[in-house]
Amino acid sequence: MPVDRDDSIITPAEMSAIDRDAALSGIDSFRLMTSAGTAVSAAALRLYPQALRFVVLCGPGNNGGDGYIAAAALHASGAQVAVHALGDPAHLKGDAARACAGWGHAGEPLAKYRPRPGDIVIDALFGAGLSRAVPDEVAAVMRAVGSEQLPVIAVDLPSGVDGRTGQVLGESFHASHTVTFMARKPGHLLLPGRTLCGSLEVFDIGIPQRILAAHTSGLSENGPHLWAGQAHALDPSAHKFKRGHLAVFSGGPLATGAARLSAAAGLKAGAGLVTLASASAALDANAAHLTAVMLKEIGDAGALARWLADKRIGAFVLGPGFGDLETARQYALLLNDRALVLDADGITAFKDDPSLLFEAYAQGETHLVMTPHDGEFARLFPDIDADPTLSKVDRAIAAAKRSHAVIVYKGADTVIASPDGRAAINTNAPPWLATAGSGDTLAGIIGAHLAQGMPAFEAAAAGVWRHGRAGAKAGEGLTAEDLAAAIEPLPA
Ligand SMILES: NC(=O)C1=CN([C@@H]2O[C@H](COP(=O)(O)OP(=O)(O)OC[C@H]3O[C@@H](n4cnc5c(N)ncnc54)[C@H](OP(=O)(O)O)[C@@H]3O)[C@@H](O)[C@H]2O)[C@@H](O)CC1
Ligand SMILES: [K+]
Repeated sequence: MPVDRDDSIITPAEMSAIDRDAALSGIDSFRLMTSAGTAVSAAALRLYPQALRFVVLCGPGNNGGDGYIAAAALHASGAQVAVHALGDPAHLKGDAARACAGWGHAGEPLAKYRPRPGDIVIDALFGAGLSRAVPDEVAAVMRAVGSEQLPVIAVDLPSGVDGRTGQVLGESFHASHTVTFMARKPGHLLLPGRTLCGSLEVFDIGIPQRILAAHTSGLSENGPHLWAGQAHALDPSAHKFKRGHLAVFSGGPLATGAARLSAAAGLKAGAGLVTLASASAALDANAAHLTAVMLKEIGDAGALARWLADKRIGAFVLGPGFGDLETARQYALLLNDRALVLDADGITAFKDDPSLLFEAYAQGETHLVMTPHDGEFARLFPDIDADPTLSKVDRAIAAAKRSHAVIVYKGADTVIASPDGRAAINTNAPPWLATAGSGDTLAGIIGAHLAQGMPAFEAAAAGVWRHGRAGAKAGEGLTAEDLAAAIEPLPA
């Protein structure tokens, strides 16, 4: 049966362990394959009742096995079916060999497939077992199907997409629909995999929840289930001091807008008080634009140290439009026992000596959130960035562990990772969210959550999610000002 969109995400390696446990507990693996292949045939008939012909492309492993089951089910329903196999089907093993025998018709070699209008392609070439770039003959078929613009239903994953990373190994199908089993894999949500899946269906083939739960790590899709329980501090009826005091550092006189965007977002996101900390040269520019946000003159590290005696300031945002890297470094180090969102120039300030920052924030519970985009990430974590074997999730977790910070690794597939190994992939950001000032807004929302006492991982994940929602609500063509105005209350 189709399952509700569950939030947990299972890596292909975890899925193999789940398979093994399912077999050990006496579950018949061929029944699982039958269930998987039948679900694919049902999706094909549901989505393309007018198909002239279903063409099932079967690979050399169990993904191909699912394909043979689907072919047999489609044939039994009276549909026109053709099967093309990669490699010699006589070499199939185990359940896949049994599924192929059940299909019972001679197949054609893959290379003989000539796409024709009216074909619906069922891609059962590779799934979880893809281990290297697809062979040339497969890439050629992918290109031929793409140039005919034929609909493709992918079994488990579009062949060519790495289920762990979402990266394309060589070439891939661009599916219109993907049927996966039990749970989504990282490759369904990370880019470019996400865009290559088309619509995604998660089908329950009957592996018990207890076996799944025993092998799921701390990776899930970002959503309220991760942090709604921590949002009780955000009660709007609470006194303004109880709703937290957020401070945002302004840039110089010609670069004050970014910090004001952060401050405005922090206020809208629920901070009771927001203060903009500004050097004297930028005070006038800021004063001319502020109403609800307060203004405080902070010109150097000495002034900041004196201000820090006020323990009611619950969190700080440093980086948006800040400009002065030397001062950013001093401020970040002074703030090391406070909750801090470090963004933009605040991150770049430590590019020559990241360990200085990481060591300063190593003590106690995680209280630093960093929000790098690709370029900033590479500046702070060049070796992690350069490791081609790591997925975006792996990179974010490795960076979080090293830096003792929650990492918000931004992009259209933002990943939030905690030093304790938890991670979430965000999926609610509309494409138009990538606009000037968008990151400043995000930093302000996360800062508001920290100021209200949310733990760093939850504060960051909730911030990314509310930011995405605000983008969707503000709509295409939004400006960063619209974005702050569109921030909705946290879900209860
Ligand atoms: N519980 C579940 O989830 C269930 C999962 N099920 C299904 O099983 C699928 C996983 O099956 P799987 O492990 O057999 O892997 P699969 O993707 O068929 O590929 C492996 C084969 O491809 C080969 N190969 C790899 N890369 C290659 C390349 N670039 N070029 C050429 N060859 C390449 C590889 O060869 P090798 O690397 O060993 O040389 C091997 O022969 C999963 O996606 C789902 O559809 C269901 O049946 C129901 C239960
Ligand atoms: K596939």
